[in-house]
This record gives sequence, structure tokens and C-alpha cells, in this order.
Amino acid sequence: MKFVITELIWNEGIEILKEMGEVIYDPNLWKKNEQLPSLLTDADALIVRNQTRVTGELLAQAPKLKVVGRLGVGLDNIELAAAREAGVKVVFARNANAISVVEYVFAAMFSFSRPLEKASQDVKQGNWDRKLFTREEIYGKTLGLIGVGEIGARLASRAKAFGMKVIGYDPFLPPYELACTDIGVNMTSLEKVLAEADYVSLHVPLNDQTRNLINRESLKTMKKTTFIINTARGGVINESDLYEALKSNIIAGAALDVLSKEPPEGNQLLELDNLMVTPHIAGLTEEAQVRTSELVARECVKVLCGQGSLCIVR
Ligand SMILES: NC(=O)C1=CN([C@@H]2O[C@H](COP(=O)(O)OP(=O)(O)OC[C@H]3O[C@@H](n4cnc5c(N)ncnc54)[C@H](O)[C@@H]3O)[C@@H](O)[C@H]2O)C=CC1
Ligand SMILES: O=C(O)CCC(=O)C(=O)O
Repeated sequence: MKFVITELIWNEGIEILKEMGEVIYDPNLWKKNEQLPSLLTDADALIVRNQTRVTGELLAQAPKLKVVGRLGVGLDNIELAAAREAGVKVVFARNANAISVVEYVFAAMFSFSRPLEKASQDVKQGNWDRKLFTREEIYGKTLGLIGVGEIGARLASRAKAFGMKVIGYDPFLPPYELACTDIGVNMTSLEKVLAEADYVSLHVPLNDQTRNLINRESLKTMKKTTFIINTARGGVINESDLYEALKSNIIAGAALDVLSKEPPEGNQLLELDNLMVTPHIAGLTEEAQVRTSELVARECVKVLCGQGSLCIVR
């Protein structure tokens, strides 16, 4: 078996693959468009993160390919219809990084509500301003979830433990799969989530329905005190509309782990004081990456051995 890996993978995954065959691994291969097709001519599996564009054109250059492994959850960089047409299965790291994303969202909420780093810097600069850093508890506040899947559900149960009220919008949630009421999420409309939440957190895939879901009109319906947190995909928020809303204090602030263009180029949002931005790290913890690398390696091998996998994208 030949495995081609175009982006960062942890050793735990590589070890599994090496037992099964040849492993070509270069974490920067996704940037080397001229090299990739020739490496794929006799590859059985292609393993990627979120930067490799797995297009129909690329798949056509990989006649032996049977499986694409996605070291993560979002599938917006993979042309699923083209993969289906080519008979190539796609497996992903179902739920492997969800807890890390949840903890990131708490870090973002606490950065707004208890800004320890800013206060610490202020003290180190010789100040002792206790009033300046008086904020609000998250206890009793409303967390609004847009998308209540693997991440949203885990975020909800932990937010309840902090005494938050949790409301959610997810029109595609199969009722038998997740009893939102059991985990304390009051499911409601998108309009209500936006109007009532003190913290809005996005957990939807990027697709034609969710692109620009948060835009000038929806931002206007939010409270002036609301913070929005985006760990989903940059395209879910219209960035120029968010820029205007933050600049004119239509909402209080935003934390973005994802941007429409990564790394950013000339993105005005980065100039704003009420914006926190990180380089797509919500799912990047040691634990999540070991789980992700092992899971995707194992599931690719299963597919190549003709066994079933619960991580195949349908
Ligand atoms: N920043 C990071 O490091 C990470 C980002 N992600 C992003 O988070 C997204 C969500 O991840 P999971 O919770 O694991 O996925 P999931 O598939 O378990 O949950 C997504 C939920 O969104 C819902 N949904 C779909 N379209 C919707 C719409 N138009 N309106 C409202 N809800 C809608 C679905 O019904 C589903 O319940 C991923 O697709 C990925 O883009 C995931 C992991 C790490
Ligand atoms: O692929 C990555 O490295 C980031 C994780 C992510 O965005 C995802 O799992 O969807």
C-alpha cells in the first residue's frame, strides 16, 4: 500500500501506516502543486488536513486511489461529489478534536469576561487599576449555539456546568441522534439565538447554506453586549460586515480562530481592538492530534482492507 500525506500528522499515525506499506510524508506537500500529481499516480491513500484542495482534477491524476483521509472534521477542502464519482471513499476524524475546540471556546469566553493576560501586562507596566478590569461572570449568561453536533453538544454540557443558559439552532439535527433537551439545550430559531445570546458560538460546516450566515442584517439583531466566537470556518461570517459591526460597536467583540483566507492578507479585521484572532488552533492540542492521527490512519487502512468504517463520509 502507498500512502501520501500532504500536511502535518503526528508520529502515532505514521507508525500505523508504516506497518502497512510505503509512506510519503511532507507537511508542505500541499503547497507543491508540481510534485503532488506524480506522487499520486500509484498511491492507494491520500491523507490531508484542511489546506490541500482535493479536487476532481487532482483525483483524476490518482487512478489507483481508494481513500482520502481527512485529519480533522471540516470537509470544505474536498470535492465530495468528485470523490464519489471516482469511487474514492473519504474518511474523517469524527469527534477526535471536539473537546479541544470546546475548551478553546471557553478560553475565548474567559478572555472576554476575565482578561488575565491584559490585566497582567498592565500590572507589569507599573499599574494597579482594579476598576479597569472589573468584568462580568459567565454564570447566568446565555450561550447561543449555531450547529449542535459533536462540538456544540459537548460545549453545551460544559456550559451548563458553569451555570450558563444554553440555546441552540440546528435545523438538521436528527431527533433520535441527540436529545438536546437532555443536555439542557433549548432548541429555537436562528433569530432567537442571535437576539438572546450573550455569547454566540458557531459550529456548522461551511457549505452553500452556511456561507455568510452571519452578515450585516443578522449582526444588527444581536445585543450590543454580545460576543461572537467562530471556530467553524471563516466563510460562515461575512468579514467586511463583521468589521463594520465591531468598528461601530453593533456587537461587543469577536474571537476568530478561522478566517476566509488563511493566513490572512490585508484583512481589515486585524486592526480592531475588540477582535481576538488565532491561527486556526482550536483543534490543535497534543491529545486531539494523537487521536486524529491514529484514527485517520486506522480508518484508511480499514478501507484499503475492505473493512467497514464509521468515519466514512456518506
Ligand atoms: N477550528 C478548528 O480547529 C476546528 C473547526 N471545526 C469546524 O467545526 C465544524 C463543526 O464540527 P462538528 O461539530 O464536529 O460537526 P458535526 O457535523 O458534528 O456538527 C455540525 C452540526 O451543524 C449542523 N448544521 C448544518 N448546517 C446547518 C445550518 N445551516 N444551520 C444550523 N446548523 C447546521 C448539523 O446538523 C450538525 O448538527 C466543522 O465542520 C469544522 O468546519 C471542527 C474541528 C476543529
Ligand atoms: O485541519 C486542521 O488542522 C484544523 C482542524 C479543523 O479545522 C477541522 O477539524 O475541521
